[in-house]
Amino acid sequence: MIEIEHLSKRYGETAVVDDVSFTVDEGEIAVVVGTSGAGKSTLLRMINRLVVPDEGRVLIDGQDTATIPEDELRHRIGYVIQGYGLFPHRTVAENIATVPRLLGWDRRRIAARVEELLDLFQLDASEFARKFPHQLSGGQQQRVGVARALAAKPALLLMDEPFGSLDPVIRGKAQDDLLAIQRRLGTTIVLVTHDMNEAFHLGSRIAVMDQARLLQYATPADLLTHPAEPFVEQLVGTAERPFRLLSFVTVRDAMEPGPADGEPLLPTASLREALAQLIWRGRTTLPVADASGAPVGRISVEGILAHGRSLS
Ligand SMILES: Nc1ncnc2c1ncn2[C@@H]1O[C@H](COP(=O)(O)OP(=O)(O)OP(=O)(O)O)[C@@H](O)[C@H]1O
Repeated sequence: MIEIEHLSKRYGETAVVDDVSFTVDEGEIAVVVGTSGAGKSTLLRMINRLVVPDEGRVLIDGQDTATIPEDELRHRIGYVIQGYGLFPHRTVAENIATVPRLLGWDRRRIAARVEELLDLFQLDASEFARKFPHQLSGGQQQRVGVARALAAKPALLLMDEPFGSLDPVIRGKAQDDLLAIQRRLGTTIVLVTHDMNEAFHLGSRIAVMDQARLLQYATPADLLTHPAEPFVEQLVGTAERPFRLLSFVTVRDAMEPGPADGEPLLPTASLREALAQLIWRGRTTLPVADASGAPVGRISVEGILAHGRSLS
């Protein structure tokens, strides 16, 4: 668990981070969003003490980071930045091995870990291990950057705009891959982005910052239904709000009894997905069937609209 307590940082007269507190539970992804200059990166860098806070403290599993030696802190906290910061003159394998080497792992253990990570990130070791960063695509470099940060199994992974330089299609794929890997490894992540879609896609909780202050820290659904301030509401995006809300509700919650024609949907599909299918197939109802194909009811445009009204 990561506890951020009353963190503040000033540069001259300006408060860049002003009394920010929040907690990230083990295995959660906390996403920090906000406008440019809000203090997001500074907040992130105070977590691993690349920036030393003026006030406040950060606890990792109950231990104050100020009491942890700097090199140990670097091993316990992975850090990924936009542009990935790969060492250009080192191979992919050497890049990934950076922290395990510093920790003095033996060769065999390092080689096994590098191979395991390349496999996890779907990079064929025989093809990629010996390549240099400039021989990789942006998406591949991004994966190597994350693999390197995860090499020594850190308790926490900090990510600052990790997908910032990827084009939208690759970006979506990279986000899905990160989610899959995070679920598998159970890594706790704090990720900074200015992209609200990314925040809603990845965040178990979202921290909204503006002008050095934390305005709200809440689950995506809570942020949509109970924005604490007009700024949060604006940032969440009034136009997209209904669709985002629908993506948090499953078909099971808005199903009705009875049959319908067509290709069935799963009860676990989101209402957003169901609405898209209904529109795409030009139908007002579609059947719902469980994973074995047994019919369990139907979903209708009317039903989704009624459910949408009850949410807003
Ligand atoms: N070392 C520094 N010295 C002086 N001012 C700084 C320093 N680092 C950051 N700042 C200022 O602090 C403010 C917050 O910067 P920060 O990078 O944390 O914001 P951000 O929310 O991450 O912005 P962006 O999304 O544009 O990266 C900015 O106004 C920036 O100019």
